[in-house]
Amino acid sequence: MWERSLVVSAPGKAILHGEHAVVHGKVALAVALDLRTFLRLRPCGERGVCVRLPGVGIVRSWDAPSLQALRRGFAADLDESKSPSAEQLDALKEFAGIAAGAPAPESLATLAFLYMYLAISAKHGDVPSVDILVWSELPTGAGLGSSAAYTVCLAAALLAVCGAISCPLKEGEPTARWTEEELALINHWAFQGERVIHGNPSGVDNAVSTWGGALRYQSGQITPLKRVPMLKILLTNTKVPRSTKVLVAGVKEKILKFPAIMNPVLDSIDAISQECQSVLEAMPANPSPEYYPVLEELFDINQHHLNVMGAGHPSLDRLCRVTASHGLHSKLTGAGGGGCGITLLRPDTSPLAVEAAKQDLCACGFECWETSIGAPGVTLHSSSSLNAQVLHALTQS
Ligand SMILES: Nc1ncnc2c1ncn2[C@@H]1O[C@H](COP(=O)(O)OP(=O)(O)O)[C@@H](O)[C@H]1O
Ligand SMILES: C[C@@](O)(CCOP(=O)(O)O)CC(=O)O
Ligand SMILES: [Mg+2]
Repeated sequence: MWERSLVVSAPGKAILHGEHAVVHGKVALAVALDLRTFLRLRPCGERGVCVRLPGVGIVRSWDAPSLQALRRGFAADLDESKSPSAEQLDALKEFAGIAAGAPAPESLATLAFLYMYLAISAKHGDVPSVDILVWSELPTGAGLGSSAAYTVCLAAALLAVCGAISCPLKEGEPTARWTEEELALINHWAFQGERVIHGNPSGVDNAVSTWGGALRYQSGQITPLKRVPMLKILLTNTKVPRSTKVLVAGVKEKILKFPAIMNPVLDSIDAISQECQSVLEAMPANPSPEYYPVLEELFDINQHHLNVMGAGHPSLDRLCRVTASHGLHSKLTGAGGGGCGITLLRPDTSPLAVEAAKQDLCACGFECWETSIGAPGVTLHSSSSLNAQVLHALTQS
């Protein structure tokens, strides 16, 4: 029986450049945000598993015998190098009482949990009876990688309790991180969970949520940026709901329909990511304003490309217009179609200008927050390291 409680967290992300194109093998640049998802796991009185996901309004529990019966059928055709099969997902839907067809976004969270729970226990050994609560500072379905932060937390917690990775927290330490090898295993299983939620994810979101910092990602190859300058950004949530899965499928359809038109756009986005990487790596830690005109122009060009690809939305056009009226440059981040935009703040942008832009954005019904980039990746916490808000959220249910 598992006798301890553990708390893990993983950050959300912003994609500076390369969203959508990265699904088709192009380069993306992603940074970890200081907005995190937290998962608390503790021993369960009953034999089985209980999952509480207040962010998506879900509380589910399953007893041990029915999970074991499901796992027997599941383990036989488990191929973790591939996407979960349609048959597996249908079996999980039936088990969880989710209607056939495209699941509602919140049901995807249940399916991802069940898939990861069964696959990890089939591959790495029994997951004991546990109660899991997930709480997040991130908005869900808004382009900040909440799905990846969720699957990274699940992967880390499930792998830790079945003994596939260590529990590296030492007595008296506030936080701990895992070894490179363990992080690679967490990332692998988080990607499988993302596959349940997204259909065809590139893997950039789970990679940056696992390793944190700022990285370049291309076709599974993860390269930390040589230097992460102190970029200040403004995140704005248009609050227009959208689904990454639907948007990624729409972009793919467009590429298949107009390959000669869309492939050059993908190549151009790839070149934008590479140009941005060289500027960022040439910038000193506390950059002077001279580096910013290029970064701003790259934002503007990429925002046009993302519109061409079908990832735009009138709310995002409005966001860009409002910030432009204050001399600031923005683009969508993540899958688009609503969700969040990211605005670059220059070192010489006056706090008054930022405040005025924020007020105008809020007047549109949007929500904004200034944030820094390069947060640490998946982390194990002692309860003394958690701030009051997180502690309150994790001890409510
Ligand atoms: N804290 C959470 N608890 C449960 N499920 C979550 C949580 N965060 C994200 N998810 C899952 O991820 C989905 C949103 O993922 P997605 O459409 O990729 O948007 P994004 O990753 O940009 O937030 C949610 O509908 C839900 O299924
Ligand atoms: C559009 C995409 O590039 C990023 C999606 O990010 P998000 O789920 O919107 O946070 C898809 C992917 O890389 O898998
Ligand atoms: Mg996502």
